[in-house]
Amino acid sequence: MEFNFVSSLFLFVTPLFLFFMARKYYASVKNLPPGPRPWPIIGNMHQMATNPHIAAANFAKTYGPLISLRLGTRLLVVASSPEAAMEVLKTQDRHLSGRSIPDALQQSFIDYYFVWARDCNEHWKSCRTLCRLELFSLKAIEAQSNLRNEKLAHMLDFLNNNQGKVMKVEELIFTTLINTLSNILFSKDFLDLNDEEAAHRLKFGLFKILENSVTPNVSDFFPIVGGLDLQGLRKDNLNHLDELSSFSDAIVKERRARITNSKLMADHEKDFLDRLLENNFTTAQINILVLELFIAGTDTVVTTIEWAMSELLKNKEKMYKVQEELKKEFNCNSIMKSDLSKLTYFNACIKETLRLHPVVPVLIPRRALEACEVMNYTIPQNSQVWVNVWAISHDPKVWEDPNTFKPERFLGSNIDFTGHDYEFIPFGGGRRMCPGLPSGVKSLQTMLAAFIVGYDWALPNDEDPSKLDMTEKFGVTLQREKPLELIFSRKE
Ligand code: HEM
Repeated sequence: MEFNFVSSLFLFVTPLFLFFMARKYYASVKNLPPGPRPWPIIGNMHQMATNPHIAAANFAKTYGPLISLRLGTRLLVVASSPEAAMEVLKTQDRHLSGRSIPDALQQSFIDYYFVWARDCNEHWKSCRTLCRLELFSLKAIEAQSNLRNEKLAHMLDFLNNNQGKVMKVEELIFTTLINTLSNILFSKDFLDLNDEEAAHRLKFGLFKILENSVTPNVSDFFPIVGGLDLQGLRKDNLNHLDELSSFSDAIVKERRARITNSKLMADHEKDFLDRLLENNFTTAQINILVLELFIAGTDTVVTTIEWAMSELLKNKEKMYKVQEELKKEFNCNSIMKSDLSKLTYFNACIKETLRLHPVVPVLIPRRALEACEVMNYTIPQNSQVWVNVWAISHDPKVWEDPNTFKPERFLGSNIDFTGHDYEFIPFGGGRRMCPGLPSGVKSLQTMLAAFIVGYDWALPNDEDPSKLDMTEKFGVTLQREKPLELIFSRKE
């Protein structure tokens, strides 16, 4: 009883003390970006609760394109215009290239190895270089094409055998992407389209790690109580990490033993795991990198395809146009062997989906490694920085009629998502830009084209597509609140 009283007092007094210390500190920093007045202790946390990307976009309307907010003792700076994004991602890229590792991921050595959660250290550099060469270069993507086609063909066979049934689109795509990736990495299928249970378990584990990492966490807002893990997020993540790592652990052990016992392999026989072992990656480093590629490379693509299909269902005339364009060029089999990047309307639909539903709505938060100036305001060291891609994409000053799905806006326009057009940055920009862009775009193109060319889609219970619920759910990725379910029937 006495302990409870003392600890409750401690938990109340400490944040209060830290809040006033932080307030004193930030008051001494001249020239912070403007923003709404923070409340004692919680700062602006209550105003950012469910949809922080929308809350921050609304504040930008009052305070301008660069705002500052207080989350407990932390300062959050949000850039919400193309100009502000350019200053963060280009002009101050070096100073603002750190990451704030969420408390839920801070466990012993594991946090050190996460690529997206770490500052640009030597391990980050070697991972990105190896991934670029072995996974995402033009040569690598070309070399993966047979494998991608094979996994896509499995998915289409599965669809053909399940015509008329209600299918969860996300599970179909997730299993196909995981198997594509697991074959590129390990030359092995991880999942079976017929085993929903296994897919569900893996997906749940991966998404739970992500979800725990972005759940508002007292330990992040008041790092001094971080060690207590009051919400149990760190512990929960450790359990998921252990379970998921055991998956690749066994494969890595087996491969090490095989390499020691057998003759040298030819270069073309090697997969990504062989390359990692050649580069002296430890088993722990491999487990984490694989996990990270699974997390980053599935959720983003699944979510974008779901949004693209939802928009095409809702917009019949756009669907008709894209079907006509694809029909002229391909049938279902030739899609796999074709260069889909020359299809202007189809690619405009993909771009428009990424604009209207930017899958990583505030990019992955950055951290100021040093104090610097953005738009003539001071960003203190260790501030967290968001680039609100969602706000830029929905700003009528930047995009005409921004809330409408209009692929036509990209026709005859040079605007692209390569990180140089700051009004359209769904893959981010600067040194932390998404390294998986070529692979992600390839998957988006092939899967979406196969669905469009091969099948008619209907909603369950004869639901009217024009009334499809398009509510978004905020997280690291901006998903559909209700997963898309469809009935596919093969086109004649
Ligand atoms: C539709 C597909 C995808 C989208 C829209 C997307 C978007 C993003 C965004 C916005 C970031 C943060 C960039 C920043 O902070 O400036 C990111 C980071 C990252 N993405 Fe992607 N991504 C996609 C697919 C992929 C794929 C297929 C992979 C790998 C298989 C991947 C791996 C990564 C990694 C490792 C990072 C962390 C980079 C770092 O922090 O240095 N992504 N992605």
